[in-house]
Amino acid sequence: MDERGPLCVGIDPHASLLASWGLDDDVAGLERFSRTVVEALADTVAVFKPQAAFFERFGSRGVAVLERTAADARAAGALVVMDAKRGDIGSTMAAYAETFLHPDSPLFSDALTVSPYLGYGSLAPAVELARTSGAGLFVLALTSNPEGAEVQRAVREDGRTIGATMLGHLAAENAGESPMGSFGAVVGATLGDLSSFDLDINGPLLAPGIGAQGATAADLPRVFGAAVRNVVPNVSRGVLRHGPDSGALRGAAERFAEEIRTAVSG
Ligand SMILES: O=c1ccn([C@@H]2O[C@H](COP(=O)(O)O)[C@@H](O)[C@H]2O)c(=O)[nH]1
Repeated sequence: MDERGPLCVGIDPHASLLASWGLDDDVAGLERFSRTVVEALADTVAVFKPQAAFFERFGSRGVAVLERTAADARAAGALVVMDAKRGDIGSTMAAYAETFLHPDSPLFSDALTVSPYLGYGSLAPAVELARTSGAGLFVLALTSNPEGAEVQRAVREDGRTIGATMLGHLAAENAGESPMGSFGAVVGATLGDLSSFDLDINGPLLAPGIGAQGATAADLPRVFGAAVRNVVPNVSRGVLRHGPDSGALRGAAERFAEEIRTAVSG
């Protein structure tokens, strides 16, 4: 992030994007789409976030494309956050962790998105393996969609919201780490003023919602306050809609990166 800026470009091969790129909605189209994004941007953006759902819908051959996409992006020097949003009881969570966080796995990624809504403690196997592998997690804390509030803003008996509780768990995981720990939170850029939450978790804040969901880079300081320095803003469709031309993809990513730089430094 220091070298390249914090922009995270999502690799979300929606059927509608494949169509607008002139590609078929099949495995060959998926492969061409993903390869084009990685080749166009892997030397400039800090982070890619492949959305596993769009690969899994093609079955095992789609997952094979996902493996190659993650490996190619990492080989080109970018970080990969696998957006698979896994979460289950601890014993099953251990298998998900092996899949995405074990360095020998074909789907190894620098970080994985996980859902804590079976209880934060159920994520323990993933926390443990991430620590061993030098990888990270992004835990869904305050998601960008309006429906998320029903769960994440629910208030516990002790008066804390569920979202704030998750942020508290992450701050504890990252305590004492410098420059920051590897246990991040997903916090939507769409959420407006979040000053009632303590976002100072000493870890990265993955912020989806810029572009297609209506948030802008200029919103970041208002949403995140002083924690804006740890934000990894994600843009997926806002960049991808400019393809398939590589120059246009690069131009779109550069514009978002510049807007983010201006917003964060201003
Ligand atoms: O709270 C969340 C968590 C994850 N996402 C994911 O991020 C991208 C956003 O795509 P855009 O095209 O930029 O809207 C997508 O993969 C979501 O599944 C999120 O939007 N909000």
